[in-house]
Amino acid sequence: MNDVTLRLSGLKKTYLKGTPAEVQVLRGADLELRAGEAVALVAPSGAGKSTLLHIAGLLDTPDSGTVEIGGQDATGKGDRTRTAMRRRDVGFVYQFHHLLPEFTALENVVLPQLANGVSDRAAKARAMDLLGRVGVADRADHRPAALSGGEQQRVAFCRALANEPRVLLADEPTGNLDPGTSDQVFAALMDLVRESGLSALIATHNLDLAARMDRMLRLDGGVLRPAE
Ligand SMILES: Nc1ncnc2c1ncn2[C@@H]1O[C@H](COP(=O)(O)OP(=O)(O)OP(=O)(O)O)[C@@H](O)[C@H]1O
Repeated sequence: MNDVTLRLSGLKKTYLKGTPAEVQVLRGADLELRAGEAVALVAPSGAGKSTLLHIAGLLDTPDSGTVEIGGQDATGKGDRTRTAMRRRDVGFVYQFHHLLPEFTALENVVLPQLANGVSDRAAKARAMDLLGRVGVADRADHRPAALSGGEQQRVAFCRALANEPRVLLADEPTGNLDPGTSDQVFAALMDLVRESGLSALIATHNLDLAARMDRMLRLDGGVLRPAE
């Protein structure tokens, strides 16, 4: 169906580790994300959620199975095509912000747009709009080191959404924040997701946050199942 933004089918991934010889992290993981939905990904530590997110975001390849984004199958595509798909369609947020330290908050949100061919003027306007929506417009000219942890993550969300991706993938996006800040920053992220109409797959250990999403999936034993 057209409104499936991300489809993962039968993903398998084994790492060769030396001794013991190998670890089978994904054993046939399936997922369909629809436009506009926010899905929580919960998993015990080491279950493979980072592996799943990296494969879904075309940063890594599965041993078998397929990844489709916006109806386009990435299987067997070369690096150039995968990079183009990722730049156009995927936004990433990590536990740590990964903002470029020598650039301001505004520049961090502008740069990915310039890389995608957006004009400087349009990129700045979109960046200021995004920063305003998460309440950090007044920090636009500060470098990351001058921002609080919560502000850094808000800027990281704006950067991830700068190119209007179809899919947002987040790996413990509030895992590095104290509980009060985590709650506020998560609310800002959910507002952005709702306003943008994109789909989001958000890994979290926090079951209260997970319960605020549309549904919850558990990664355990290498497959995805609905979680209560
Ligand atoms: N490049 C690699 N080479 C070998 N083993 C790896 C590699 N990457 C991950 N693993 C192993 O695969 C398993 C899953 O790792 P992954 O990072 O995906 O888990 P995770 O669910 O994100 O864990 P956490 O919640 O602790 O971050 C772990 O046993 C890990 O040690």
